[in-house]
Amino acid sequence: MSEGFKGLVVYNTLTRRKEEFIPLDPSRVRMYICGPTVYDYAHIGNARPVIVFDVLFRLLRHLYGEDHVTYVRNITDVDDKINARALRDYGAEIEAGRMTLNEAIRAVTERTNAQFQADVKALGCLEPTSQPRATEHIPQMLALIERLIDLGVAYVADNHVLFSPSAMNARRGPRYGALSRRPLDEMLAGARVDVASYKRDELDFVLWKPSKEGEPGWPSPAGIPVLGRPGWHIECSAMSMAKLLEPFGGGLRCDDPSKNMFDIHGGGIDLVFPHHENEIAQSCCALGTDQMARYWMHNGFLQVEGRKMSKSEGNFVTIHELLETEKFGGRKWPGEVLRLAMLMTHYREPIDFSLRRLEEADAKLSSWRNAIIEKGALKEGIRLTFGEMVECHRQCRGDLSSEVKAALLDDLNTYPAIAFLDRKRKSLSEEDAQQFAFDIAMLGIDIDAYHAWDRARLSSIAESQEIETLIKRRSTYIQEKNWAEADRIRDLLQSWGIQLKDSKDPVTGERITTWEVKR
Ligand SMILES: Nc1ncnc2c1ncn2[C@@H]1O[C@H](COP(=O)(O)OP(=O)(O)OP(=O)(O)O)[C@@H](O)[C@H]1O
Ligand SMILES: [Zn+2]
Repeated sequence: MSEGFKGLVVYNTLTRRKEEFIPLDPSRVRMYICGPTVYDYAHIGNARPVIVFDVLFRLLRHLYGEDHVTYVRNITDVDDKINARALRDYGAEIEAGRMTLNEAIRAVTERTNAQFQADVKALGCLEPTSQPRATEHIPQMLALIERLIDLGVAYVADNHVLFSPSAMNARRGPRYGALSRRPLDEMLAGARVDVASYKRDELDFVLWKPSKEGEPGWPSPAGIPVLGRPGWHIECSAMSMAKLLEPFGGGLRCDDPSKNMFDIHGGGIDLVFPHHENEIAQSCCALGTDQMARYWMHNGFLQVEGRKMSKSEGNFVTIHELLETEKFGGRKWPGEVLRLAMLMTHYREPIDFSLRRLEEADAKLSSWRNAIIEKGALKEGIRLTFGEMVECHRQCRGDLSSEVKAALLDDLNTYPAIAFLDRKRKSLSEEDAQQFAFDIAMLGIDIDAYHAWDRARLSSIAESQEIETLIKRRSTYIQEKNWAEADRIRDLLQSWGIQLKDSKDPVTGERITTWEVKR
């Protein structure tokens, strides 16, 4: 057995198989996840990869040690969508000469990034080891582009630099299309959307393009006489190189190609083609490797009524709206509930995002919290908080329970881990409580935070309409003889400490439901 193998098995999109995870260097496990393009609020679909790979980050830190895992998630802060947003939001200021376009772009990216960081923190995500920005890695992009031109796999046309997949395939080494395994005609159909006259071949993609007057621009490579800016794909090749290949090849040192790759590269399944395919093409050619990363992991879509949640479909709800407004389901949702709702399905499966799912997650968390409050561990007669229990277990060098560990090691199979925790809480004892807390913490769920949120909510809920709305929904279910749903709402309210009492109106014989706060 290899020194680095800790029992973790992951599904690799590259091979379409589950494989043992063996890091190239067990003292430095390296993971790169494509991060957000910061021009607008992130929606809850965008949160899925952030949460999924945060669980993986936590698990890797547990297996290899906190200081031995490097997790890079980039911030794309050069993009046409950002420019368009800056013009939309600050057009008047720019027109009046009070702001330059570049200042407006900076304002959009700063504001959006700050919101994104706050959102994902509320969802319980740890900060990655590093969050490089595209605008701070232009020299690395230029170095990669120059090298690709020298190698003959990229060319200059009409002040653009384009990468040529067919030139790549004419060389020895990896072939274009190996990750997505798409037939050529399908790739062409995708590429045809933006066929430009300067392309030699329809599949060629942009590495660098000229900037218009006033747009952000940097001195171009290959003697192109105008300012320009990078294409999206080259940004990730440059940032992963800068952050993960040091000290071997951060400066494009190709003397030992086997060192110019890293362990895990991930993102949503929609990134496989063209984004990840193009990243591989650029990085492998420039660095002289067969692989850019050993394991490619992709999460499935979060969907609404069978369709991918996306900005272009207009079927999205933002993380911010879920946390801070009553837009979805007439109430606010704590980050812990959103997170658990996401992890109740295996990361590669699609999720249908629904009110029902959030309520189910809320009821689960509430029952775990109640078990911890009632049966939690004691120290000198005083109940420990959730955080204290997790810390005690950690300090005693406690591991995960064998059930949760086995589930997570099997390609991050969170669903059976959650089912196990559900069974466990029913018979929780004081002795098990620290283990139980530690297992929950590995999913990135903070029961103390959830509890504080829930207490605050309970004190305001008594004045709100929400309970009445739920009681009305329950009455409708009772009329429809949908007992399962009616009971679910009763149990949900009970989990909040609200007791329902049914009686009959003595005159009309109609059912009357009243409620009181028990906890
Ligand atoms: N509905 C979804 N379910 C799961 N992951 C998603 C979903 N939508 C986007 N992602 C992922 O979120 C990350 C950020 O994606 P990206 O920056 O392309 O979002 P976007 O283009 O703003 O979103 P949209 O698809 O709504 O236009 C990527 O890893 C992408 O795969
Ligand atoms: Zn990327």
